Amino acid sequence: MAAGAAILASSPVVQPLSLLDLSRRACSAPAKASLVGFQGLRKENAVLSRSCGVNSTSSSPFCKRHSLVKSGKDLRQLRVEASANGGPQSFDYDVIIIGAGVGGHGAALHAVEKGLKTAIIEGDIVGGTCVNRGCVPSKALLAVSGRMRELQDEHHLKALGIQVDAAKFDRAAVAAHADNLATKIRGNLTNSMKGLGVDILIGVGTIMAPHKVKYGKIGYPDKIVTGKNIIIATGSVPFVPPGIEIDGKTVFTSDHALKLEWIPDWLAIVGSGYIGLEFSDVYTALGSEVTFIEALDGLMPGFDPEIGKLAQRVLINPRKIDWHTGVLAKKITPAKDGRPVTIELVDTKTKEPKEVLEVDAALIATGRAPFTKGLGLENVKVETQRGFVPVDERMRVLDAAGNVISGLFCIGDANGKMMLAHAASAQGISVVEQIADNDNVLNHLSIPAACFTHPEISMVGLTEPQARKKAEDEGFEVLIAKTSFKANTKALAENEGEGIAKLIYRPDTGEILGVHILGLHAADLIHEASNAIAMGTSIKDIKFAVHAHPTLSEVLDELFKSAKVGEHAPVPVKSDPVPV
Ligand SMILES: Cc1cc2nc3c(=O)[nH]c(=O)nc-3n(C[C@H](O)[C@H](O)[C@H](O)COP(=O)(O)OP(=O)(O)OC[C@H]3O[C@@H](n4cnc5c(N)ncnc54)[C@H](O)[C@@H]3O)c2cc1C
Ligand SMILES: NC(=O)c1ccc[n+]([C@@H]2O[C@H](COP(=O)([O-])OP(=O)(O)OC[C@H]3O[C@@H](n4cnc5c(N)ncnc54)[C@H](O)[C@@H]3O)[C@@H](O)[C@H]2O)c1
Repeated sequence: MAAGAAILASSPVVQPLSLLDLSRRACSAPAKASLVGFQGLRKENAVLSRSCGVNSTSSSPFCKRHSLVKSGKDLRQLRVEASANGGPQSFDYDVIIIGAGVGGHGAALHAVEKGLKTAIIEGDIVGGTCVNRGCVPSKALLAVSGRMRELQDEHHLKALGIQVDAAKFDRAAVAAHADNLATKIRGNLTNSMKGLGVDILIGVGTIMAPHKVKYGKIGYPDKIVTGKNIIIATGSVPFVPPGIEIDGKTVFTSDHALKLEWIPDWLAIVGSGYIGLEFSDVYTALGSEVTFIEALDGLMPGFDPEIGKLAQRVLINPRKIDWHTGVLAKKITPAKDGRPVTIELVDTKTKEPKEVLEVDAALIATGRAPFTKGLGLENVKVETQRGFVPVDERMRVLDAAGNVISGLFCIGDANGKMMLAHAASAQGISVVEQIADNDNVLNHLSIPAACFTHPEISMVGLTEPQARKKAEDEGFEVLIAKTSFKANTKALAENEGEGIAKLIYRPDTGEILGVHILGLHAADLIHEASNAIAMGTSIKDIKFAVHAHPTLSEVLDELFKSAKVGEHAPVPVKSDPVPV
């Protein structure tokens, strides 16, 4: 993520168009114009339809005029008196959330739990990126790729004594599995909010003034609602570097790839971050050959370098994958009239032309751009930073002068702190705690991340270079402990002994600085470490926790037990240089 952000920083960011503008364009002249919908926006961001398009499977509220707002409800009845010391002002809601993605959903549920009158405004479909175009459908595809991979691995099956005929798959049925799962989870999210009494207001939200939001559906007059607190949770869209032309068929983003409309023989994946890596797992399991194009000097630059190297050995080298690193995809032209997709590569540092690749398709996985335009931030004097909403450590929005704007928060991808679904939700919960008068600062170093390849990669806290830098700056010692899946009974029983767990820690205090895992079910295993960091548990204590045998969790048990805490002479704390 950090690496992607660095590239983003140096690239002229293609800003998303206003959602509002597009929704207007989309549905004001129904049928045909509705095809434009989010597509207009996506074109600007090189993304195709997610709401009203021909290929869309969604029932876009923009186009169907289908509202979840409780009809006829008089907002005046909902007015919320300001808190005792809040003066005479009254508001329709305690909390208005703009954007019903995972972040908005997490905030809404917690707000209701805290007894706050809550509304959520959604301009497209409930669930946002994660549910409709991200975590959920991608994990459905990865579930298939995992099984295909296993069933195609004769050597692995033979070791277990299993014989199967050649595994086959039905592309359309795989795609339907992903789509059905998204629909189901979207329904769950919607029902959970409705069931708890969150008002779901359909339309694009624009902040008009402090505490005041306009939202509207095409063809209906705009409505105004007021909130004592407003939480921006408008998420992100795929970032497509300039020079790359998206046609949605041969040059596409994750939004299209998830639909699995075809399986190219040769797929170039631009960017070897989370999206690139997960889709390489999917497409190679389904028969594609993949070429990675990565701007930085090595593949998977966002990971701990040692884990990145192992990932290359396990997830890249044995598969039909090759790569070009240190190069930028400067220009990509979709396939047309029998010509293949062409990709012009230049050296990242010198910008000298390198070579031209011809492939069947290209997946652009070069990061995500915040979705904040058209939100009316200028009405509250907020200046975005490359589109991201500036916030402090409590997710309070800062104005152009760097001052906190009272009652305005931003969570999730739109603030760019950590572009993960559970981070968005955790930030939402943290904000609601503050609204409920419980000060809360979320420790982002305790938030785990996982890449759902086969095997999985997971991590929490600092990478080794980050930890060593911090140690040097602050004057403490860092040690590394490692355990292997090869010594774990459960992993060996599964014939899945490939993998390691790595602990980065302070021997003087037993503080866990980072944990990185590559191996079977790494995404589930990481939580023992992330919870320990969140709770401030020292290795001194966690090493006595008991783990069931035989389980994969013993990989972490051994990891903590192998740490050498308190066995080293304390390192003197670096003092500030003494002025001469
Ligand atoms: C392919 C892919 C796979 C991913 N896999 C994972 C994963 O496995 N695990 C993980 O943690 N993360 C994953 N992510 C990242 C994750 O999807 C995002 O971090 C997460 O969705 C961010 O949540 P959010 O609530 O901030 O924004 P979003 O989910 O983007 O939701 C924002 C919502 O706001 C709405 N909106 C925007 N503007 C307005 C407006 N003005 N008015 C009203 N509504 C508006 C949008 O329509 C949208 O519904 C993945 C992402 C992708 C693309
Ligand atoms: N399992 C998960 O949690 C998961 C899965 C998918 C996505 N996500 C989230 O979605 C976000 C976006 O994922 P992503 O993989 O697109 O971004 P990323 O930031 O993880 O990786 C982008 C990669 O593209 C490279 N890059 C950027 N511009 C380039 C160019 N012009 N040419 C070649 N390479 C270029 C970067 O160096 C980087 O390695 C991430 O922040 C991630 O947190 C999470």
